[in-house]
Amino acid sequence: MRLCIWILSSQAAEQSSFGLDLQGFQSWLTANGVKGIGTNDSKIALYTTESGERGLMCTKDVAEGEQLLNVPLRLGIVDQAPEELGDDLLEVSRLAVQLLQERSLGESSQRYPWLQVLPEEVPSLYGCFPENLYNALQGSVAECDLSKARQRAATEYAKIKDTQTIGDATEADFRWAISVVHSRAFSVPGKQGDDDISINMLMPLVDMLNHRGKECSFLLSDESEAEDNVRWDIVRPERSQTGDWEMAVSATKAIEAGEDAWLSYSTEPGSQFLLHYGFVPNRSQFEEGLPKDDAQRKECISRALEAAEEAAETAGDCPQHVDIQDKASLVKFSAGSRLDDRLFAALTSLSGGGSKGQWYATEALAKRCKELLTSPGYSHILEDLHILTSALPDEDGGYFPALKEHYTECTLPCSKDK
Ligand SMILES: C[S@@+](CC[C@H](N)C(=O)[O-])C[C@H]1O[C@@H](n2cnc3c(N)ncnc32)[C@H](O)[C@@H]1O
Repeated sequence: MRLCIWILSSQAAEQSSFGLDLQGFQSWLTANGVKGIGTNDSKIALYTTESGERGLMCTKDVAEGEQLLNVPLRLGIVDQAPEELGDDLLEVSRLAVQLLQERSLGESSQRYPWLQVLPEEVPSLYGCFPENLYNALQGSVAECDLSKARQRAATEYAKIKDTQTIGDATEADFRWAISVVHSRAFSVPGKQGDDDISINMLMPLVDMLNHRGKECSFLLSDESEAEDNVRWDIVRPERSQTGDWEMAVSATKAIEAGEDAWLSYSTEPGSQFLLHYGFVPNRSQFEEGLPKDDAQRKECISRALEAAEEAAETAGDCPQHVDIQDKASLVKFSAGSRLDDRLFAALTSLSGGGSKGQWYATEALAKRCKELLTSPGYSHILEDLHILTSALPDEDGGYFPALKEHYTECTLPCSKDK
């Protein structure tokens, strides 16, 4: 069940705590000059479901180009502390530190109602995930990314733990703040002198937009229809609705009442989405790449694999570079909710990949992939495989020993249903 905060009557609110924190958050927003939400003529509203999912949906029809929300930047946490915190820290850690500093103010923080609705446990691979999923990811690209991210955070925490910057916040608090930053921050391009820089910021309300986008494989350059319907821009005071520097959210296409507002977060590979956002996006645009007919679809994939095997056989066990122009179009996969990125790592390498379009196939690997794809238990992969483009192997064999030794299917949280 979805509950739209703007229609929640105070009587209903008294009867249930469902949505109460969001109601407090919304009152804080309107009291602090945010435009576009919380009034009768607003076209967008916060919603929450019983399971705790939140997002923004349009409550009235919206025309393309229409501005929906105007949020003054002063309400957010904008990374302004490079001098104070030093160049030594990564940008993401600097913002995390500023979030912890704000949180340590407790109820006296001006941003308290917003901090109250930040997730206590961030549902991302880096944040917190069910233990069995971590186990299932052993040896995968995502696991490797996760362990690098954890190491990086530990190194960053070591730099600040004995300073006064984060008071008595623990390493777990720091990791929470990092995962909030990764899943909710915005990066705004700017200039410092002649240098291009980016300014990271956490922004209330805009951080409630869920993702839908135009995913791009990098490996195969299919054009596809963008599925997001809003964008954000930074607006100067002289042109803004709030009279301040603001973040304005506007519709990039007409949106009907009842539809979610969707923002495209990025075109990062699925493993990065999983790491930072806790889900893997739909990549439905790739469906058109494969024939709908099951038999033809399998035929296509097996032709691609045969081509890969051929290349591997000629190469023996050494990586071989082959022009893949004529073969790349054969390897395309449809969207779904299941993923095995070890398998995908192998496929990516078989089909070429990276900007140079090379084969890195070995015979053993080609055979293994074929076995996996054609065994009955894995037929769903033909329908459900996601494209993970960062999955190229390291030169020394990378993830492949794990792939050859064992193979574990895992089901990942998928993007919200259409
Ligand atoms: C910027 S927040 C968006 C607001 C968030 N839904 C909330 O309740 O606070 C990003 C998080 O929302 C969730 N999310 C966003 N888009 C999603 C999608 N398309 N499918 C599944 N989860 C999504 C993920 O948990 C992600 O880490």
